[in-house]
Amino acid sequence: MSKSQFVIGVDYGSDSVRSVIVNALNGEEIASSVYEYPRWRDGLFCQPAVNQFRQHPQDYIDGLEATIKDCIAQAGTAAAAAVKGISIDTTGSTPVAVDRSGTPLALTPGFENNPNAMFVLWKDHTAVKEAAEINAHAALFDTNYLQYVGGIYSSEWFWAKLLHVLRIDEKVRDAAASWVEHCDWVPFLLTGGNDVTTMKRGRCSAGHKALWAEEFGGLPPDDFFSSLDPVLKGFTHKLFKDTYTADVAAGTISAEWAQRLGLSTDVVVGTGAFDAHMGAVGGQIEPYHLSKVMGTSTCDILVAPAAEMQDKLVHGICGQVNGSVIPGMTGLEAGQSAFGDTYAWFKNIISWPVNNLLSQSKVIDAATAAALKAELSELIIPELSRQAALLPVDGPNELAVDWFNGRRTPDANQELKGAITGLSLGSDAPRVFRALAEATCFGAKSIVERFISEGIPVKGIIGIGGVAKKSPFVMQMMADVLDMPIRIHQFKHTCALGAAMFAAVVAGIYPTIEEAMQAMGRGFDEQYHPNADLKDIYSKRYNQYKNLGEFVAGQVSKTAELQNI
Ligand SMILES: Nc1ncnc2c1ncn2[C@@H]1O[C@H](COP(=O)(O)OP(=O)(O)O)[C@@H](O)[C@H]1O
Ligand SMILES: O=C(CO)[C@@H](O)[C@@H](O)COP(=O)(O)O
Repeated sequence: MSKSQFVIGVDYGSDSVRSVIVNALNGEEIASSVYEYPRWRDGLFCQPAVNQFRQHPQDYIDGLEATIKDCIAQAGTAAAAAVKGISIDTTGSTPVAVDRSGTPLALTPGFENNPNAMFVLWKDHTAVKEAAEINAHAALFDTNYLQYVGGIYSSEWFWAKLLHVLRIDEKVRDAAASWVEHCDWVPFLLTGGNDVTTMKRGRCSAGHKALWAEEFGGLPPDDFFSSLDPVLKGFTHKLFKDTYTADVAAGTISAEWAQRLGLSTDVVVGTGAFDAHMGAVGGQIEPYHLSKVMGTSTCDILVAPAAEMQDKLVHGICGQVNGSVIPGMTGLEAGQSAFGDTYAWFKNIISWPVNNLLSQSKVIDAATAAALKAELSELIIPELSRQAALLPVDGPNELAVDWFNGRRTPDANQELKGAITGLSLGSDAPRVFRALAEATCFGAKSIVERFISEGIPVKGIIGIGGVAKKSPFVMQMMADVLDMPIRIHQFKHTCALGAAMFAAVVAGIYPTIEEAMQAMGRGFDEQYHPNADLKDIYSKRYNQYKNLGEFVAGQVSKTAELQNI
């Protein structure tokens, strides 16, 4: 055991955090543990009706401690002694206002229950107005500060969220010494940081969401922001100039955290990055292959050698950043704001009587009702999938667009809405579910098409994330719609594995992330091949989807115009 070299990867998802202990020599999983955020699960600090989704920092701290301790309990204390590095990935853009010590305001007196002092989760769309203002404002400048983020700024991103919160909450505005991404805060916490000016900011979050670019020499000038709203005056100075790729150490673990977790004080902590970017590494991404993390949402990552990108700018995606995934390569990000969430929405709709009326039943007792509810919750999507797979693909089918949480890519527009058409009295749950699944696959196709039309070939698809693992139905449909094979990565917690690979690099076990990927990559266990017989049918239905999308987008903008009159 003394020769063993273990690393820890921590992956913060939307609903839960998972940690893995991995053997750095071959990527074998030694232990894993998942923790659901309790405050989030109870819906605290969120208002779905107005797209407000906030997460309390204490959920993140408790989850970090619980999952790592649980992993160590499974692996044993000798394994704990062999841990050399920890790296972290998180969702994003998920920023928070912090004080001078880098502490999220929600952890300071007076702000404990203030949602504006908490992390603004990636899917929070309260800043739609601010994003629109940033877009209009950017058009006034000679330098196109949006050129590396696909030309359109999104309400899911850093500056829109920061501006929104500063405008609506004077107390947070006065107390905020800086704003920090979740993926930068956790390494800072673990390394015992207490001065926000010393926090190492990740290249990935800064480049994809905060408008940082090597070409600009950092963030856009302060004047760009202060001329948009004086509330932003001086803010760039409160943020950062330099950024670090995830193969660079953030520091070593603090004595306090080493003791709290039962680890050695020599453990090196890596600079953080987003889940999909580290997930792409865990899933053994190759140049021009699209790694799709398919879960609540999708986040799609493609890497291209920086030298081959030259002056190519891909319009309508979520950014292209040198080193955001692999140093020396340009990382290109796209995605869908709702993927599995679309299925979850439909499940909730059809579960309404179960969720709301069973408790009033005079036929079954409360415990049985709760057990039945839990049982059905597990069965609904798999059974809908089974029945939907039996339906004919062609014919007068229901047709949907997938913008239930707005559209992330191509061409971010969070005001768009989902739609289901072609309904008849024969439209039952499996038929509608099929249309929704198909719409999510069409949304994926429109992303692939955008890359290709902008001169970036897509040579292969790698599937990771919950839906990729759980749904052969959706994955087969995706292969058919894209008319491309999809390889599903073997490792269950692929993003955490990617983080563990970065941990192996910062701990000095491998000199580069490519070498860590080579040694620790666990390969693929499933492959879905497109069915040639369905190619023409899906191509026809995809055109219908695009037409329907245009119609829906037209209706949404007409409604907005009418509301503004
Ligand atoms: N059998 C299934 N088929 C298709 N989708 C599923 C299935 N089971 C769960 N999902 C979807 O998976 C999503 C969660 O994905 P997961 O990767 O586990 O989480 P996260 O996105 O938070 O990391 C949910 O939106 C849910 O609707
Ligand atoms: O958008 C990004 C990264 O840019 C993701 O963090 C976001 O899609 C979160 O996805 P998950 O909910 O973890 O599947």
